[in-house]
Amino acid sequence: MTVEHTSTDVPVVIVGAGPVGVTAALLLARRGVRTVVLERHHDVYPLPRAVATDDEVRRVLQAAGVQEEFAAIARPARGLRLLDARHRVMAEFPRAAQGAHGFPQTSMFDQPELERVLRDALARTPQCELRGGVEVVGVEQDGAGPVRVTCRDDGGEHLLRADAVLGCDGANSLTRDAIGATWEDLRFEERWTVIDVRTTLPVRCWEGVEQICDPRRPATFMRIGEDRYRWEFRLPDDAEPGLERLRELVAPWVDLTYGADFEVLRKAQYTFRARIADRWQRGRVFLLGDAAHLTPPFIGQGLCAGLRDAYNLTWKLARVLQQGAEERLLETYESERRPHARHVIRLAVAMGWAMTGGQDGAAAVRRGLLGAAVRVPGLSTAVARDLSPGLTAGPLVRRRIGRGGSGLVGGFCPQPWVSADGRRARLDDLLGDSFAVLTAVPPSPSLRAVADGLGAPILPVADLGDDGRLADWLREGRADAALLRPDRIVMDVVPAGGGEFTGTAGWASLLHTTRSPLPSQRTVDKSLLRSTTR
Ligand SMILES: O=C(O)/C=C/c1cccc(O)c1
Repeated sequence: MTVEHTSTDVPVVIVGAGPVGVTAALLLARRGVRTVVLERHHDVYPLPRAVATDDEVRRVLQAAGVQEEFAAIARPARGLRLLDARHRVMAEFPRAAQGAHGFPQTSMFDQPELERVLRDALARTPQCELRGGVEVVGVEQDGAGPVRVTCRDDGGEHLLRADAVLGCDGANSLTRDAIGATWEDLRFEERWTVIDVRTTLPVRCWEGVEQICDPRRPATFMRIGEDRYRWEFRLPDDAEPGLERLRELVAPWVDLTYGADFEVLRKAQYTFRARIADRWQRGRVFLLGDAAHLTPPFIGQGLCAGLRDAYNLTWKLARVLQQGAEERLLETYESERRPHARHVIRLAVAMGWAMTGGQDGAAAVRRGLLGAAVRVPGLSTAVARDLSPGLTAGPLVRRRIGRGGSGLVGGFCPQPWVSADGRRARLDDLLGDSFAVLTAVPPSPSLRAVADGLGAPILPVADLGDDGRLADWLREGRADAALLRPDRIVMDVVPAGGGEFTGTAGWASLLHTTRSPLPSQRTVDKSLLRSTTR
C-alpha cells in the first residue's frame, strides 16, 4: 500500500495512555516522531494491576529513557515457586539478580508508580502531547489516505488526521473493532479475586511469586513492595470475601488479628482470559497490548507482551514515516509479535492448568498433586529456561539452519556493561537507536558494505571493555559477527569462518530507505566509535 500525501494533523495518534501507549510515544519521540496520545481519563488509573516485568522488557523501558526512574521503584524477585495445597515447594524457578540483559530477571513494581514515571517522562518530551479526558469514538482509513480519528471531549467532537494510529486502548479496544479484528479464544476463562494489601505485619514470605497448585483453591501470592502484597484466589462462589473470609484465606501467610494494620487497597474480581486478536493491523492502524492479546497473569507476562509490541513496532514505523522505507516493513510487526504473544499466552494457560488441575479439578486431585509441576508437557523447561523465546523465522529473521550463528538470529543480544573513554555504560545506551554490528573478526569489505547500507556502526567486541561476554556469546553461537536491529534483536550473522552475512537478500529490500534519518535520532556514542575500525 502507498500512503497518499494528504496533509495530516500529526504523524501518529496513540489511543490510550496506559503503559503501552506512553512507552510507544516515548520510543517514537526518541526517533523524532511526533505523537498525540488520547486518553479517556484525566489522570493515571490509581489502582495496581500489572506487577511484574522480566529483564528483556526492562531494556524496553531503558530505550524509552526511564531506566533509572524505574529502577528506583522496582523490587527484584527471586523467581517463581509452585507449592502444593499444604504449601510444600514442588518446583522452583529461580531468577538471577543480573540476567543476560543486565537487569534482575524478574522485577516487581506498582503499576500506578510505573505510569507516573512514564507520564513524567512524556511531559518532558516535546514531541509528545497527552490529551486527557478525550474519548475516541471512531478510527477510519479510506484506502491509502490518512487515518481519521474522531474523538469527543468537553468541547465537543473533533477530527484528527494521522499517518498512523496505534490502538493501545485495552481489552475493550474500539480500535480493534474499527479494524474488523475479532478475538481468537485460546481456551482459558476463570473468575479470580485479586486482593492488594498494605501491611506492616510479619508476612511469611519468599521474595518471589508463589503459585498454590491446589485445584480446590488455587492461589497466587507475591510481595510487590516494602509493605505491599498481592493475593489472587479462585473462589468457589462469586461473592467478594468479607473480613472473616479474608482472615481465613490469608492465614497461611499472615495472622490477621482484628484491628491489625492490614489495609486492603483493592479487592476486585476479574475474569482471567486467554485471547489473541486475529489481525493486528489494517492499513496504518495497529493494535498493541491488551487490545491485541489477553493472558491469564500466572507467569507475569501481560504487560511485558504489550511493551514488547511497542518496541517491535516503533522503530519500523519511524523508518517508514521518516525515511521512506516500504510499507511491507510494517507487516513484520504482526508476523513477528503474534506468534510470540501466542506462545507466552499458552505458557500462562499451561501454568494455570498446573495450578487448577485443568478443566477437571476433581480428576487432578485424584491423580495426586505432587505431579502438578511436570504434568503439563514442556511447562517446567519453558518456565525454567526462558519465558520469552526468540522470534520465529520471517523476512527480518532469516535463519540458515545448520549454518553457524543461526541459533542467535531472532533473539536479543546480551547487554553487558561496556567502557568507552573510561566511562562505563550499558551496551544499549552506547549503541543509540540505529542498527549495529558486533564483530569478533576484522570486518570484511562485504560486512562493511552491509553496515554502511544500514548506517550501522561496526563495533569489535574485543574493544568494548565488557567482561568478555559478547565474545563468548558470539563464539558459543558459532558466529563471527552479529547484525543487531534497533530493537537489539539479532537480524543476521556472519557464521564462524563464513565471511558474509547470510540473510541479506531477505531483509535488504524491506529496510531500504529513500530518505536519511533525522538528526534527532540517537546515534552511537562517538567515543565508542573512536576505538573501533570506522
Ligand atoms: O516467572 C517469574 O519470575 C514471575 C512470574 C510471575 C510474576 C507475576 C505474577 C505471576 O503470577 C507470576
